[in-house]
Amino acid sequence: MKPLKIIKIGGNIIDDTSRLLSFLKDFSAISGAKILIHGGGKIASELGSKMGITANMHEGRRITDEATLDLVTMVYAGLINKNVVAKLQAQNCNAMGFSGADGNLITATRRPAKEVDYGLVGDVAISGVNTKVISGLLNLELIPVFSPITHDGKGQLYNTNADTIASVLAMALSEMFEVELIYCFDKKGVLEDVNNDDTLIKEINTRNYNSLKESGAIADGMLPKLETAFQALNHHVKAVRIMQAEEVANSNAGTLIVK
Ligand SMILES: Nc1ncnc2c1ncn2[C@@H]1O[C@H](COP(=O)(O)OP(=O)(O)O)[C@@H](O)[C@H]1O
Ligand SMILES: CC(=O)N[C@@H](CCC(=O)OP(=O)(O)O)C(=O)O
Repeated sequence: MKPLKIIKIGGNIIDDTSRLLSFLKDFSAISGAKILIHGGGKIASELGSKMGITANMHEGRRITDEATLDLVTMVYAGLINKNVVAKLQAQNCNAMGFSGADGNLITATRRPAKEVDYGLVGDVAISGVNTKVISGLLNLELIPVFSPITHDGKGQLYNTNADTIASVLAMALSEMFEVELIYCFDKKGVLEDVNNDDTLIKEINTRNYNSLKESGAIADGMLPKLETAFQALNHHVKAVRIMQAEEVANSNAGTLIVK
């Protein structure tokens, strides 16, 4: 099977112009088939607060009412997606930007309300990924760039965590490619002490994950990253790493996730 790199870039880097440009340059230089998924939670929260829309997060995911869905659709599928694509084009990387609705690439179902009602947040099953069209794009040597907006096929858009999109794309495309999933963000990787980059954990498995979660050492936006990383490993994804954006070209950087 052909190798495929699925790379996710988080909102803290997207919000920093020079770190974003340097990341996109390194991403463009990576050879072979690749897909980029971007977040943008930080920019959505900042722009929302200027518009009187307060961010409401629970365990790293945004509770999304109708006004918030309008906001994130504009910010993720519009502002950020188109800027990222333009900057990749400037690096001679033939990127094409998508939401899940475009080409019916990613369908989702509304996340069921349990202890928390997340509102207009979509969960994506492996069967919700249109692998036929995505592999067609890759065969044309296009570089798909996904924003974290999905749809239900009946006209409803959903906000979906970008880590979830990266992981479900990785799982679905593992039927056709040998997939490596890389989460790039602002820190060196998963840290024992979130405020100290010298405390990098080189390898994490479900056992040390559970104890780090219980102790509170892993929290907030790191929770969806690790949850979705383990799901990916359980569905034939070959390797998963969490690393600093600056190290995207280094295949041994950051934290390696193992079962
Ligand atoms: N143990 C940990 N190691 C590293 N980061 C952690 C940890 N626990 C919580 N975090 C937080 O998770 C954040 C990453 O999540 P998030 O902000 O959603 O990332 P991004 O949107 O950039 O992908 C880090 O910036 C950090 O504040
Ligand atoms: C449902 C949900 O949580 N959606 C995320 C989508 C953006 C995202 O994941 O951005 P980062 O990768 O920058 O965190 C949100 O609105 O924050």
